[in-house]
Amino acid sequence: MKAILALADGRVFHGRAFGAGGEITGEVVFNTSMTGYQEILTDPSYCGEIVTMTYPQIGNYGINVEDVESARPFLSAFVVKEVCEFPSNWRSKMSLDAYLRENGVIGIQGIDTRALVRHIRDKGAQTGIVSSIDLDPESLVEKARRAPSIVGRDLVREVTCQTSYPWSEGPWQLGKGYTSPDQAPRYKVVAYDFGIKRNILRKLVASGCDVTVVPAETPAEEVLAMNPDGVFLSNGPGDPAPIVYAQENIRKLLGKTPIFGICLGHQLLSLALGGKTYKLKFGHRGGNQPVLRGEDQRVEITSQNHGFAVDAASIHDAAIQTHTNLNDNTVEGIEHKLLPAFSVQYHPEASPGPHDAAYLFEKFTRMMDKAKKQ
Ligand SMILES: NC(=O)CC[C@H](N)C(=O)O
Repeated sequence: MKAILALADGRVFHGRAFGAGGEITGEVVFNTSMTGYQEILTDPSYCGEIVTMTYPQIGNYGINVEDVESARPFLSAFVVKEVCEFPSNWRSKMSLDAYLRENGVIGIQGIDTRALVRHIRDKGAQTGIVSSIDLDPESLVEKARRAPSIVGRDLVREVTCQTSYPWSEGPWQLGKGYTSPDQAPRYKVVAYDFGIKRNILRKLVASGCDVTVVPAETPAEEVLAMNPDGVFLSNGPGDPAPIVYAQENIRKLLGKTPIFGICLGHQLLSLALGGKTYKLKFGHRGGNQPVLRGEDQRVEITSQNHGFAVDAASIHDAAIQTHTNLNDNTVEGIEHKLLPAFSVQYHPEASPGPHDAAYLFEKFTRMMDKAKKQ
């Protein structure tokens, strides 16, 4: 079945539908990870986005029930050069095509993804449409132009949990699956769910945390009443600027409890400190983004997925810039000058990606130890 991907600036790509058929708009972005498509599909931060994989063949190791970052896929559509029809892996339970069909996600393959990515790099990430229903390029470009931009929209409300819940599952181990630590937890952590990835929760558990996940709009007073040793601010989709309720809650939590933020959590902490965010030309999405750690000038290879960034000059009064992206010098991490609060733009939990930055979970627990003693 034919399908078309059309961009708001008029560029059109012809391909074939896979997964579920249909029509959907979203911000067209690309991810350069060679593996980890299952984690990418289920990362709620991709809500509202049409994700293109630059690796030419996707689906080789199928879909298993374990490598998911949330309960279902959240992205708008999935764009690939070629879908592997005969996956081979001992953990695989179904093909990528069947998985997308089952979850109602529109896929398009046969796209010249190199040309698409070069176009996005030159012209910038923008709104697009994928359709297997309407095959008229002109009409699709018009629909893409009329579709809502990702800027200024609150997508967190679409992905956050409705009620709070405890989390006790730890990281996956070969032969054992997901495990729970033998030792009793030492820290009580409340994690704001702005679209949280499960591997962050697993890493917190592995670091000795007893985690309670709360909805994005939970008031700071309610969180403090739970007597946490620390508060975690999760990753999540879209533009951080309109998520004003979260910024207000973070402001109330600052100085009352140690705070650790990842990705959207980092952007929200920065905004709460009086900083500014802006949309990057085409974002960072992949598993090999080089980041410089200012403290000791070491380079970490990191997993990333973001389209917005914190303006460096805007946070210098309140915080120090701890990490910098070596590709484009953008802010990758900050730490409050006086209070126990820090955050990173990248993903130390990886999933998918390298584990160079896993030390940040220990940094959080050390911060909680210090606060407990005071
Ligand atoms: N992974 C994330 O938390 C992404 C943050 C934000 N939605 C951005 O695109 O910049």
